[in-house]
Amino acid sequence: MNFLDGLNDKQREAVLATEGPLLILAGAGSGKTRVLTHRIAHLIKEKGVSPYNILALTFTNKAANEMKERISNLIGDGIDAVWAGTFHSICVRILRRDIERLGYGSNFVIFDTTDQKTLIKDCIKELDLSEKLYEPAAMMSFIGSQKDNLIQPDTYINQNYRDFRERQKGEVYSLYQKKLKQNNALDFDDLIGKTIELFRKHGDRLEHYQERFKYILVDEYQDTNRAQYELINLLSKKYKNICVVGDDDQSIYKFRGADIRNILDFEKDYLNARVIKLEQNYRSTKTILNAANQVIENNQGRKSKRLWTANDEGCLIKTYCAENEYDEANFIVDKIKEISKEEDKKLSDFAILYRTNAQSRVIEESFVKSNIPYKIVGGHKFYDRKEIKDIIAYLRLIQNPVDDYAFKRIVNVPKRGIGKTSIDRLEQYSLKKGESLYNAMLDCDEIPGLTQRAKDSLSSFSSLIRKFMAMKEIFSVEDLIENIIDSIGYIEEIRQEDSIQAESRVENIREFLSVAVNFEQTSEEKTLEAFLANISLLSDIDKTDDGDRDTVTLMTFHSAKGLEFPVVFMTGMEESLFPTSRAYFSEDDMEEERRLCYVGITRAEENLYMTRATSRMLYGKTGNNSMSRFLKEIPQELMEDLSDNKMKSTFSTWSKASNSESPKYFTGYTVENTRKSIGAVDLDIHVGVKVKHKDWGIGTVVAIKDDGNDKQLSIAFEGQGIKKLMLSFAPIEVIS
Ligand SMILES: Nc1ncnc2c1ncn2[C@@H]1O[C@H](COP(=O)(O)OP(=O)(O)OP(=O)(O)O)[C@@H](O)[C@H]1O
Ligand SMILES: [Mg+2]
Repeated sequence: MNFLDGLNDKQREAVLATEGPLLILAGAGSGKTRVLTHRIAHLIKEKGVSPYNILALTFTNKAANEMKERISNLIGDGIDAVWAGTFHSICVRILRRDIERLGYGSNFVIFDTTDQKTLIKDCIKELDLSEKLYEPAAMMSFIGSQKDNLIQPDTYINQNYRDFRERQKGEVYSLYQKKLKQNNALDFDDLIGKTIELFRKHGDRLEHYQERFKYILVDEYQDTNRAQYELINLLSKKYKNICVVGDDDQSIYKFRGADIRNILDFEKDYLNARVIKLEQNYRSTKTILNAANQVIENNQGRKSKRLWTANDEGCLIKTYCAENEYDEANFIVDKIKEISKEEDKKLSDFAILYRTNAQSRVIEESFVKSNIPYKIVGGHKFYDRKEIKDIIAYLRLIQNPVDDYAFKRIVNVPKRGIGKTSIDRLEQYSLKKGESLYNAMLDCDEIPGLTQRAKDSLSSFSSLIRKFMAMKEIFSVEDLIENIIDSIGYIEEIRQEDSIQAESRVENIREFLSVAVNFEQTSEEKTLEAFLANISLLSDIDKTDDGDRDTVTLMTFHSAKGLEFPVVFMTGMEESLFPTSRAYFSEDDMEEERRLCYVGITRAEENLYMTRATSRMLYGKTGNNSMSRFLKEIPQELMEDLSDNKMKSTFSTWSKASNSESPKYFTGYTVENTRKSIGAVDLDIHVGVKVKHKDWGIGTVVAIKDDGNDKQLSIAFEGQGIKKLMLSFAPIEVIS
């Protein structure tokens, strides 16, 4: 097989330019990743390079595996010796062999963010500083960004000697590093930093790897930070056979230290570097590509390039303005059903993208209700998230104190000094007495072997739970949850853990409050029991293992980098959501949002949908956002607004239905026994039937869609517009 087949002239040139530094700077979908894989195949098969001499750096482990798979498809076996992986995974491999040179044991552990936080707190305490002034989360990101830029503690202290506060921050950093070493531990950023240190201090190790990695390839180069840049620079210094591919328009990790200069300055850093631009896009239709080009042109300070494609014009980009987030989710589900039926598409052909993780919850709910399997890339399913499970465990224990599983999950969450030994003793006692853990806790004074401290902690935990039990009787579910979160200090605990993930975890908790608010609004029975039943229904179905099943993919715009799908839904296209309001104060941040939007648009091959909602509840609050500026940057003639069409077509069905069935407009009625059943499939529903909904009042069924399992009703409520409800969930009564 010839590895130059299936490549255009420019791509071929890039594959053949194996010696010397090479930058492939090209827009989305132009075959950068494809060039990398063909290049590796060409090196091995045509140039006789040993796989052992090749290093391929990618952005995620998944991308690395995919790359290996693609090369295997090209050349068969024998690529196992190629080192392909993320910067972090490659550095771990190097350090396991040689870190002893830096005074660490080769069995070093990698500290996660929780461990890091504990360590930082210790340092702050030891230095007699206040956690209020030197907030642990802030200290953690401070240390992280020093490491991204390869600034050592001593250097930082010396540079800031006159500034008391900055000097103290430097001292925390310095002590933190000492303590890590005492624990034979590295944090994530150290993996790269220590590898560089090893190479700088021990020339022979550097030479060894320079000699080994004669050919280095880096994908998604635009998102490397200074430390990663330095590492590549060191390794490639001898042979200079370095090929980096990237797109400055897709740099989206500035908030993690990615430095776009690395790509813009490549030609300065590597003299005689060849630059190849790929300009043909193979992924998307003309319409989609045109939209992407138009959006990104609003950014200043980019290397100007314009992608073209020989692909078809394709269909227009569809926009849909939903009434709220549920309507948005239903629209997506409807479209997926419709398209997969009509166009013979697999579920894996669809991707749904959103700006923040919390947006996935409502969409997940719609998928669960419609029985459409889905998977979430780079995140947990909403109800599988630790913080959500914790709060649910509280609710379960309050509802049902004999739930030992829930008890064990939260007895020490947030940490309240009830250690494993105490829990073991409690458990032994409860077994002996044949009681639940909760009941055993109530007479903890009797339990042998418990320290006074443990007893105190247990009894304050039990009064906390008793307080919640009392609240349950008078509070709404929403208020109860809010109270629990406040009383246990859960959000503060999370905030102290780390900076990047903490915010999204807090957002998830707020989003869980939205679940409760929605429950209050839509459910007949408003008890905690009903609430728990409701969510266990959702989370149970959630748990089924996806395996290799054909599923729709849900993910954030960030996680979608490098991927492609025939049909893409970009959701939440609203001001303050996308672009996020956090970007309003800085032109740079706004440009990064725009690049993220460009990444989103260019994931789509054939069909692109952009949805938004006029009213959206997120984090427990309802807001009305206007249309995202990015939508306005796309020329009108490339788009088709389905919200209008939908209203038009539904209204025409409605008037037809009104004529043929001549439903009488409602003037007055008695409620008695009119409610035949809630959410029952035996409800006698047909177009024209009048129904009553407790919040929306009287409405007429104007359309029914049957998907085999359930029926989706479109109901026109007087003064409320048309709402879509699933028959099995709709809290409605038939009144005519
Ligand atoms: N010469 C070609 N002939 C046919 N298909 C091609 C060619 N080059 C690339 N493709 C296809 O186009 C799509 C995009 O390629 P690839 O993923 O390599 O682009 P990319 O530049 O890495 O995109 P991104 O910037 O999104 O990472 C892939 O499906 C790839 O197989
Ligand atoms: Mg790529």
